[in-house]
Amino acid sequence: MSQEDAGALDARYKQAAAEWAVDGFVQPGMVVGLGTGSTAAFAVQRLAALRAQGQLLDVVSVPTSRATESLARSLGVPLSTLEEHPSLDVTIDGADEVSPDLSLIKGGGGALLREKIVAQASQRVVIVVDASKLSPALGTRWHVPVEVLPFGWRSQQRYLESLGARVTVRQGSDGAPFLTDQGNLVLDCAFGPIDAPVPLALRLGARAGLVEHGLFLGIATDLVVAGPHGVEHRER
Ligand SMILES: O=C(CO)[C@H](O)[C@H](O)COP(=O)(O)O
Repeated sequence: MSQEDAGALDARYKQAAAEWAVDGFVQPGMVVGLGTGSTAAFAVQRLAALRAQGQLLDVVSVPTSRATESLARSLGVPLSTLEEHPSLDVTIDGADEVSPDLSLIKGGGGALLREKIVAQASQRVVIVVDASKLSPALGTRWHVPVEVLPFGWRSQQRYLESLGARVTVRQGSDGAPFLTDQGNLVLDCAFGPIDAPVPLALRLGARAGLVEHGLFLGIATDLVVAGPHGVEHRER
């Protein structure tokens, strides 16, 4: 199969997972967190399509990034904020890597901070992925994105290297350093397979200047994964 065909197939699986999650988890009157990335975008499109059919008209959504906010707005999906709705019913978001216990690496789109804030405010966190995102151990197929303040970022790079990471400063499409919605840098940290994610997360969380990391442990409640064998739902 050509790379192009494989990409189109992955997109079909992403769409199937996202639509299954919206249909299965979003009920009238709910407040819904909208994730970031190409899979989460299919969920936003599904919400818009259901609205066009006169369904879920009283659902309001909280976006996890400016990109998702502008997509939702362009499709007429009503938006709100965490200030107005500090507790959400459900969030539907993608992930870069998912381990068997539903631990995640997120932040491929650089939205990890808002994604984690919105997820932690949600009663249910439904992760939608194509089957290529499944992995035996976090770090096997993806790096851990770490959002850092520009102030003193090189000392964060040293710190991350001292924890065993190969660190790359994320670049934007223009070749300049990528900046998050908060104006921070992202350091992509290749650790290789991570035997003990919890101690690593604690060390990352304890460091001043390190704003957030892409290890999402104990946060996902549900996984919807689509692949050649159809759509599967797992609960943690
Ligand atoms: O964490 C994310 C953005 O910060 C995304 O959910 C993750 O990168 C998956 O993206 P995609 O659905 O495009 O594969």
